[in-house]
Amino acid sequence: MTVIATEGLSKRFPRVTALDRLSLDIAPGVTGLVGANGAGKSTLIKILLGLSPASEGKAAVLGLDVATEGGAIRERVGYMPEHDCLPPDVSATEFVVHMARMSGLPPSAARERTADTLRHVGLYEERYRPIGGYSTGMKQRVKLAQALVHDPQLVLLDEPTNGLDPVGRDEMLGLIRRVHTDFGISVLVTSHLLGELERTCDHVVVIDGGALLRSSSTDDFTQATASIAVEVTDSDAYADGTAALRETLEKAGLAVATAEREADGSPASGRVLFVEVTGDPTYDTVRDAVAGLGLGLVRMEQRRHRIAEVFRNDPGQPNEAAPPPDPTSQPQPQVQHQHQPQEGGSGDVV
Ligand SMILES: Nc1ncnc2c1ncn2[C@@H]1O[C@H](COP(=O)(O)OP(=O)(O)OP(=O)(O)O)[C@@H](O)[C@H]1O
Repeated sequence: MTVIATEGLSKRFPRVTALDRLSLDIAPGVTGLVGANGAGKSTLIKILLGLSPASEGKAAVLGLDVATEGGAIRERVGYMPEHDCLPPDVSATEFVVHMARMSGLPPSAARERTADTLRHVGLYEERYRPIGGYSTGMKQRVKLAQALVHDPQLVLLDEPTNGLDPVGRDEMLGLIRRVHTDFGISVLVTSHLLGELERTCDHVVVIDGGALLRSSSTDDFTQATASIAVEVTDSDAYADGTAALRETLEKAGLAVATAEREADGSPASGRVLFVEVTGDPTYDTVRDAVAGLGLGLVRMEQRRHRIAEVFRNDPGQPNEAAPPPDPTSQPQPQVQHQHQPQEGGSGDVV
Protein backbone atom coordinates (compact mmCIF):
# COMPACT_ATOMS: atom_id res chain seq x y z
CA MET A 1 0.00 0.00 0.00
CA THR A 2 1.23 3.50 -0.75
CA VAL A 3 0.09 6.76 0.82
CA ILE A 4 1.70 8.92 -1.84
CA ALA A 5 2.42 7.93 -5.42
CA THR A 6 3.73 10.20 -8.14
CA GLU A 7 4.61 9.36 -11.70
CA GLY A 8 6.65 11.61 -13.95
CA LEU A 9 5.51 14.61 -11.93
CA SER A 10 6.85 17.95 -13.21
CA LYS A 11 6.18 21.53 -12.27
CA ARG A 12 7.57 24.28 -14.45
CA PHE A 13 7.51 27.95 -13.65
CA PRO A 14 8.44 30.40 -16.40
CA ARG A 15 12.06 30.60 -15.29
CA VAL A 16 12.58 27.44 -13.28
CA THR A 17 11.67 23.76 -13.26
CA ALA A 18 10.68 23.14 -9.65
CA LEU A 19 9.91 19.42 -10.13
CA ASP A 20 11.40 17.34 -12.87
CA ARG A 21 9.69 14.03 -13.74
CA LEU A 22 9.50 12.89 -10.14
CA SER A 23 8.29 9.33 -9.59
CA LEU A 24 7.79 8.22 -5.99
CA ASP A 25 6.01 5.56 -4.00
CA ILE A 26 5.75 6.36 -0.33
CA ALA A 27 4.53 3.70 2.09
CA PRO A 28 2.79 4.31 5.45
CA GLY A 29 5.11 5.39 8.26
CA VAL A 30 7.37 8.39 8.72
CA THR A 31 9.08 9.52 5.54
CA GLY A 32 11.60 12.31 5.25
CA LEU A 33 11.79 14.45 2.15
CA VAL A 34 15.24 16.01 2.05
CA GLY A 35 16.56 18.62 -0.31
CA ALA A 36 18.40 21.91 -0.31
CA ASN A 37 16.53 25.19 -0.38
CA GLY A 38 14.76 25.39 -3.71
CA ALA A 39 14.90 21.63 -4.32
CA GLY A 40 11.15 21.53 -4.83
CA LYS A 41 9.86 20.21 -1.49
CA SER A 42 7.18 22.84 -0.89
CA THR A 43 6.12 22.68 -4.53
CA LEU A 44 5.61 18.92 -4.21
CA ILE A 45 3.53 19.36 -1.06
CA LYS A 46 1.30 21.95 -2.71
CA ILE A 47 0.69 19.62 -5.65
CA LEU A 48 -0.04 16.72 -3.28
CA LEU A 49 -2.63 18.83 -1.49
CA GLY A 50 -4.30 19.60 -4.79
CA LEU A 51 -3.54 23.30 -4.33
CA SER A 52 -1.26 23.70 -7.32
CA PRO A 53 -1.62 21.85 -10.63
CA ALA A 54 1.32 19.85 -11.99
CA SER A 55 2.67 20.77 -15.42
CA GLU A 56 2.78 17.10 -16.34
CA GLY A 57 2.66 13.67 -14.76
CA LYS A 58 0.26 12.46 -12.11
CA ALA A 59 0.06 12.01 -8.38
CA ALA A 60 -2.23 10.30 -5.92
CA VAL A 61 -2.53 10.75 -2.17
CA LEU A 62 -4.26 7.97 -0.21
CA GLY A 63 -5.39 6.67 -3.57
CA LEU A 64 -7.02 10.00 -4.51
CA ASP A 65 -6.01 11.86 -7.65
CA VAL A 66 -4.52 15.27 -6.83
CA ALA A 67 -5.83 16.76 -10.07
CA THR A 68 -9.48 15.96 -9.43
CA GLU A 69 -9.92 15.07 -5.77
CA GLY A 70 -8.10 17.85 -3.93
CA GLY A 71 -10.99 18.49 -1.57
CA ALA A 72 -11.21 14.86 -0.51
CA ILE A 73 -7.43 14.77 -0.03
CA ARG A 74 -7.47 17.84 2.22
CA GLU A 75 -10.21 16.25 4.36
CA ARG A 76 -7.93 13.31 5.06
CA VAL A 77 -4.56 15.03 5.17
CA GLY A 78 -3.11 17.53 7.64
CA TYR A 79 -0.72 20.22 6.45
CA MET A 80 1.83 22.18 8.44
CA PRO A 81 3.11 25.03 6.28
CA GLU A 82 6.70 26.17 6.42
CA HIS A 83 6.17 29.86 6.95
CA ASP A 84 4.65 31.70 9.85
CA CYS A 85 0.93 31.95 9.19
CA LEU A 86 -0.63 32.25 12.63
CA PRO A 87 -2.92 35.10 13.73
CA PRO A 88 -1.17 36.85 16.63
CA ASP A 89 -4.21 38.01 18.57
CA VAL A 90 -6.07 34.77 19.16
CA SER A 91 -5.16 31.96 21.52
CA ALA A 92 -3.97 28.54 20.41
CA THR A 93 -7.27 27.09 21.55
CA GLU A 94 -9.35 29.55 19.53
CA PHE A 95 -7.22 29.05 16.44
CA VAL A 96 -7.08 25.26 16.55
CA VAL A 97 -10.82 25.00 17.30
CA HIS A 98 -11.42 27.22 14.27
CA MET A 99 -9.25 24.99 12.08
CA ALA A 100 -11.05 21.90 13.38
CA ARG A 101 -14.39 23.50 12.51
CA MET A 102 -13.05 24.36 9.06
CA SER A 103 -12.21 20.68 8.65
CA GLY A 104 -15.81 19.80 9.33
CA LEU A 105 -15.80 18.80 13.00
CA PRO A 106 -18.93 19.76 14.99
CA PRO A 107 -18.35 22.36 17.77
CA SER A 108 -18.11 19.99 20.74
CA ALA A 109 -15.85 17.52 18.91
CA ALA A 110 -13.69 20.42 17.71
CA ARG A 111 -13.18 21.65 21.28
CA GLU A 112 -12.47 18.18 22.58
CA ARG A 113 -10.02 17.33 19.80
CA THR A 114 -8.33 20.71 20.22
CA ALA A 115 -7.72 20.11 23.93
CA ASP A 116 -6.35 16.63 23.20
CA THR A 117 -4.14 17.79 20.36
CA LEU A 118 -2.73 20.78 22.23
CA ARG A 119 -1.94 18.49 25.13
CA HIS A 120 -0.21 16.12 22.75
CA VAL A 121 2.02 18.85 21.36
CA GLY A 122 2.82 20.13 24.84
CA LEU A 123 0.93 23.40 24.72
CA TYR A 124 -1.76 22.70 27.25
CA GLU A 125 -0.74 25.22 29.92
CA GLU A 126 -0.39 28.12 27.51
CA ARG A 127 -3.39 27.35 25.36
CA TYR A 128 -5.39 30.43 26.32
CA ARG A 129 -2.61 32.94 25.73
CA PRO A 130 -2.55 34.94 22.45
CA ILE A 131 -0.28 33.30 19.88
CA GLY A 132 1.52 36.61 19.27
CA GLY A 133 3.35 36.14 22.58
CA TYR A 134 4.52 32.62 21.79
CA SER A 135 8.11 31.58 21.13
CA THR A 136 9.04 30.12 17.74
CA GLY A 137 8.91 26.63 19.22
CA MET A 138 5.42 27.19 20.59
CA LYS A 139 4.23 28.55 17.24
CA GLN A 140 5.59 25.47 15.49
CA ARG A 141 3.60 23.36 17.94
CA VAL A 142 0.42 25.28 17.18
CA LYS A 143 1.02 24.68 13.48
CA LEU A 144 1.50 20.98 14.18
CA ALA A 145 -1.64 20.86 16.33
CA GLN A 146 -3.82 22.40 13.62
CA ALA A 147 -2.48 19.82 11.15
CA LEU A 148 -3.48 17.00 13.50
CA VAL A 149 -6.74 18.22 14.95
CA HIS A 150 -9.09 16.62 12.43
CA ASP A 151 -7.46 13.21 12.91
CA PRO A 152 -5.98 12.89 9.42
CA GLN A 153 -4.58 9.69 7.93
CA LEU A 154 -1.50 11.53 6.71
CA VAL A 155 0.24 14.77 7.65
CA LEU A 156 2.54 16.79 5.39
CA LEU A 157 4.97 18.76 7.55
CA ASP A 158 6.98 21.41 5.73
CA GLU A 159 10.22 22.16 7.59
CA PRO A 160 8.72 21.76 11.08
CA THR A 161 12.07 22.32 12.79
CA ASN A 162 12.78 25.63 11.07
CA GLY A 163 13.93 28.29 13.49
CA LEU A 164 14.20 25.93 16.45
CA ASP A 165 17.24 25.56 18.67
CA PRO A 166 18.73 22.06 19.07
CA VAL A 167 16.58 21.23 22.10
CA GLY A 168 13.44 22.52 20.37
CA ARG A 169 14.34 20.51 17.29
CA ASP A 170 14.75 17.32 19.30
CA GLU A 171 11.40 17.88 20.99
CA MET A 172 9.67 18.54 17.68
CA LEU A 173 11.24 15.43 16.12
CA GLY A 174 10.08 13.37 19.10
CA LEU A 175 6.56 14.73 18.65
CA ILE A 176 6.61 13.90 14.97
CA ARG A 177 7.73 10.36 15.66
CA ARG A 178 4.89 9.97 18.18
CA VAL A 179 2.34 11.23 15.67
CA HIS A 180 2.96 7.94 13.94
CA THR A 181 3.63 5.62 16.86
CA ASP A 182 0.78 6.89 19.09
CA PHE A 183 -1.87 7.66 16.49
CA GLY A 184 -0.89 5.60 13.46
CA ILE A 185 -0.85 8.73 11.27
CA SER A 186 1.59 8.58 8.37
CA VAL A 187 3.97 11.51 8.10
CA LEU A 188 5.82 13.16 5.24
CA VAL A 189 8.27 15.62 6.78
CA THR A 190 10.58 17.88 4.81
CA SER A 191 13.91 19.20 5.91
CA HIS A 192 17.19 20.38 4.52
CA LEU A 193 18.93 18.65 7.42
CA LEU A 194 19.70 15.07 6.70
CA GLY A 195 20.78 14.18 10.23
CA GLU A 196 17.50 14.97 11.86
CA LEU A 197 15.52 12.98 9.34
CA GLU A 198 17.81 10.01 9.78
CA ARG A 199 16.78 9.89 13.41
CA THR A 200 13.09 10.35 12.85
CA CYS A 201 12.15 8.63 9.63
CA ASP A 202 11.73 5.07 8.47
CA HIS A 203 12.40 6.11 4.93
CA VAL A 204 14.24 9.01 3.32
CA VAL A 205 13.55 10.52 -0.10
CA VAL A 206 16.16 12.91 -1.45
CA ILE A 207 15.43 15.39 -4.20
CA ASP A 208 17.77 17.80 -5.88
CA GLY A 209 16.75 20.38 -8.45
CA GLY A 210 13.27 18.85 -8.49
CA ALA A 211 14.56 15.40 -9.48
CA LEU A 212 14.76 12.27 -7.39
CA LEU A 213 18.25 11.43 -6.20
CA ARG A 214 17.29 8.45 -4.14
CA SER A 215 14.55 6.93 -2.11
CA SER A 216 15.63 4.35 0.44
CA SER A 217 15.05 3.10 3.92
CA THR A 218 16.89 4.96 6.67
CA ASP A 219 18.85 1.83 7.50
CA ASP A 220 20.18 1.57 3.98
CA PHE A 221 21.03 5.21 4.01
CA THR A 222 22.89 5.07 7.31
CA GLN A 223 24.83 2.10 6.06
CA ALA A 224 25.92 4.14 3.09
CA THR A 225 27.53 6.76 5.30
CA ALA A 226 29.77 4.38 7.22
CA SER A 227 33.18 5.87 6.72
CA ILE A 228 35.57 7.93 8.77
CA ALA A 229 37.81 10.87 8.00
CA VAL A 230 41.40 10.54 9.22
CA GLU A 231 44.13 13.17 9.25
CA VAL A 232 47.66 12.62 10.48
CA THR A 233 50.85 14.63 10.84
CA ASP A 234 54.11 14.01 8.99
CA SER A 235 57.15 12.78 10.86
CA ASP A 236 60.91 12.66 10.41
CA ALA A 237 60.57 9.09 9.20
CA TYR A 238 57.63 9.87 6.90
CA ALA A 239 57.81 13.22 5.13
CA ASP A 240 54.34 12.46 3.73
CA GLY A 241 52.52 10.87 6.65
CA THR A 242 49.23 10.79 4.77
CA ALA A 243 50.68 8.75 1.91
CA ALA A 244 52.38 6.38 4.34
CA LEU A 245 49.14 5.86 6.24
CA ARG A 246 47.19 5.32 3.06
CA GLU A 247 49.61 2.67 1.91
CA THR A 248 49.49 0.90 5.27
CA LEU A 249 45.71 0.93 5.41
CA GLU A 250 45.38 -0.33 1.86
CA LYS A 251 47.80 -3.14 2.64
CA ALA A 252 45.52 -3.98 5.57
CA GLY A 253 42.69 -4.37 3.06
CA LEU A 254 40.80 -1.14 3.76
CA ALA A 255 39.29 1.04 1.03
CA VAL A 256 40.83 4.50 1.31
CA ALA A 257 40.15 7.68 -0.65
CA THR A 258 41.66 11.15 -0.46
CA ALA A 259 39.27 14.01 0.28
CA GLU A 260 39.10 16.46 -2.54
CA ARG A 261 37.57 19.20 -0.47
CA GLU A 262 37.78 20.48 3.07
CA ALA A 263 34.79 20.67 5.37
CA ASP A 264 34.05 24.21 4.23
CA GLY A 265 34.04 23.15 0.59
CA SER A 266 37.45 24.63 -0.22
CA PRO A 267 39.94 22.45 -2.11
CA ALA A 268 41.56 20.00 0.26
CA SER A 269 45.25 19.86 0.91
CA GLY A 270 45.11 16.13 0.27
CA ARG A 271 45.76 15.42 3.93
CA VAL A 272 42.35 13.99 4.81
CA LEU A 273 41.71 10.33 4.09
CA PHE A 274 38.29 8.75 3.97
CA VAL A 275 38.36 5.17 5.20
CA GLU A 276 35.45 2.85 4.62
CA VAL A 277 34.26 1.26 7.83
CA THR A 278 33.61 -2.43 7.37
CA GLY A 279 33.09 -3.19 11.04
CA ASP A 280 34.46 -2.58 14.54
CA PRO A 281 38.02 -3.69 13.69
CA THR A 282 38.38 -0.83 11.17
CA TYR A 283 38.83 1.69 13.98
CA ASP A 284 41.50 -0.46 15.63
CA THR A 285 43.28 -0.97 12.31
CA VAL A 286 43.46 2.79 11.72
CA ARG A 287 44.63 3.50 15.27
CA ASP A 288 47.27 0.77 15.10
CA ALA A 289 48.47 1.94 11.68
CA VAL A 290 48.88 5.53 12.90
CA ALA A 291 50.67 4.39 16.05
CA GLY A 292 52.82 1.89 14.15
CA LEU A 293 54.03 4.58 11.76
CA GLY A 294 54.70 6.94 14.67
CA LEU A 295 52.47 9.66 13.20
CA GLY A 296 50.39 12.13 15.17
CA LEU A 297 46.64 11.67 14.86
CA VAL A 298 45.10 15.06 14.10
CA ARG A 299 41.56 13.76 13.73
CA MET A 300 39.58 10.64 13.28
CA GLU A 301 35.93 11.37 12.97
CA GLN A 302 32.76 9.87 11.70
CA ARG A 303 32.27 11.18 8.26
CA ARG A 304 28.94 12.22 6.89
CA HIS A 305 28.55 12.18 3.16
CA ARG A 306 27.17 15.29 1.61
CA ILE A 307 23.87 14.25 0.32
CA ALA A 308 24.32 14.94 -3.35
CA GLU A 309 27.47 12.84 -3.33
CA VAL A 310 25.90 10.01 -1.41
CA PHE A 311 23.26 9.62 -4.00
CA ARG A 312 25.31 10.25 -7.09
CA ASN A 313 28.12 7.87 -6.30
CA ASP A 314 28.12 4.26 -5.39
CA PRO A 315 27.01 4.38 -1.77
CA GLY A 316 29.53 3.18 0.76
CA GLN A 317 32.39 3.34 -1.69
CA PRO A 318 34.75 6.16 -0.88
CA ASN A 319 35.94 7.62 -4.14
CA GLU A 320 38.05 10.39 -5.50
CA ALA A 321 35.06 12.67 -5.79
CA ALA A 322 34.28 12.05 -2.18
CA PRO A 323 32.70 14.97 -0.37
CA PRO A 324 33.98 16.69 2.71
CA PRO A 325 33.08 15.40 6.12
CA ASP A 326 30.32 16.85 8.20
CA PRO A 327 31.49 20.44 8.72
CA THR A 328 30.30 20.56 12.33
CA SER A 329 31.55 17.20 13.43
CA GLN A 330 33.95 17.76 16.24
CA PRO A 331 37.52 16.70 15.86
CA GLN A 332 38.13 13.73 18.09
CA PRO A 333 41.70 13.81 19.21
CA GLN A 334 41.38 10.41 20.81
CA VAL A 335 40.59 7.31 18.91
CA GLN A 336 36.96 6.53 19.60
CA HIS A 337 34.70 3.77 18.55
CA GLN A 338 31.85 5.74 17.24
CA HIS A 339 29.86 3.59 14.96
CA GLN A 340 26.79 5.68 14.45
CA PRO A 341 26.96 8.73 12.21
CA GLN A 342 26.88 11.92 14.21
CA GLU A 343 23.47 13.29 14.43
CA GLY A 344 21.79 16.63 14.12
CA GLY A 345 23.57 19.90 14.02
CA SER A 346 23.48 22.25 11.13
CA GLY A 347 26.52 20.54 9.65
CA ASP A 348 24.52 18.07 7.73
CA VAL A 349 22.80 20.76 5.83
CA VAL A 350 22.28 19.47 2.36
N1 LIG B 1 5.14 30.41 -7.55
C1 LIG B 1 6.36 30.29 -8.03
N2 LIG B 1 6.76 31.00 -9.11
C2 LIG B 1 8.01 30.85 -9.62
N3 LIG B 1 8.94 30.03 -9.10
C3 LIG B 1 8.60 29.31 -8.02
C4 LIG B 1 7.30 29.40 -7.42
N4 LIG B 1 7.26 28.56 -6.36
C5 LIG B 1 8.47 27.98 -6.28
N5 LIG B 1 9.27 28.42 -7.27
C6 LIG B 1 10.66 28.00 -7.54
O1 LIG B 1 10.67 26.60 -7.61
C7 LIG B 1 11.84 26.08 -6.98
C8 LIG B 1 11.45 25.12 -5.89
O2 LIG B 1 10.87 25.87 -4.81
P1 LIG B 1 10.31 25.17 -3.48
O3 LIG B 1 9.74 26.25 -2.63
O4 LIG B 1 9.43 24.05 -3.85
O5 LIG B 1 11.65 24.60 -2.86
P2 LIG B 1 11.88 23.99 -1.41
O6 LIG B 1 12.63 22.73 -1.61
O7 LIG B 1 10.60 23.91 -0.66
O8 LIG B 1 12.83 25.06 -0.79
P3 LIG B 1 12.67 25.88 0.58
O9 LIG B 1 13.08 24.95 1.66
O10 LIG B 1 13.62 27.01 0.40
O11 LIG B 1 11.25 26.33 0.66
C9 LIG B 1 12.62 27.27 -6.49
O12 LIG B 1 13.59 27.59 -7.47
C10 LIG B 1 11.59 28.37 -6.42
O13 LIG B 1 12.18 29.62 -6.63
